[in-house]
Amino acid sequence: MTIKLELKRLDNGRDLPLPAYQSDLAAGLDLLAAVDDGLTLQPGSRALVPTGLAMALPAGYEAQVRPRSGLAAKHGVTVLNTPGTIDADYRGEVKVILINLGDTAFEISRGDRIAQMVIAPVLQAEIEEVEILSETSRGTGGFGSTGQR
Ligand SMILES: O=c1ccn([C@H]2C[C@H](O)[C@@H](COP(=O)(O)OP(=O)(O)OP(=O)(O)O)O2)c(=O)[nH]1
Repeated sequence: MTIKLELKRLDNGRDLPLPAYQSDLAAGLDLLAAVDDGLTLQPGSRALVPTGLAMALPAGYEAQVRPRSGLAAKHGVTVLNTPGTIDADYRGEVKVILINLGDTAFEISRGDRIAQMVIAPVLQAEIEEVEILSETSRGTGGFGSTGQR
């Protein structure tokens, strides 16, 4: 299934390619780093990395900013707030909060693929406040109450 996604390259991303699916059935669009001179992510540090992109999702959809597993497996670099949520009414620059959980510094150059973005449908809840919730056999037990394994 496809939907229309309006993408706008901002001034800081004018020369970068638009995100593209890397294979026919890929779920994620790679996001590129729109850093000027590169960025060094020291072990344990984080950075808000610009992508040079803004977008308009159709109503009823969100975009999720997710880590690339290669960066996580090889360098310990991941998305701190994964999955980051891009709301359908957000028109600002998409940014990626990267954190280096590895033990060596990680260099990010302009145009590097730093994360991926997955489009997903959204259900909004209609809130109804009640005094008594409908009962279930599980009840209020949680937080490991069904056993350790
Ligand atoms: O990884 C992310 C997460 C969010 N955003 C943008 C799009 C999103 O629509 C907006 C707000 O995100 P969120 O609701 O997660 O942030 P908040 O901390 O609750 O701030 P706000 O008060 O702006 O909602 O920031 C990004 O660019 N990257």
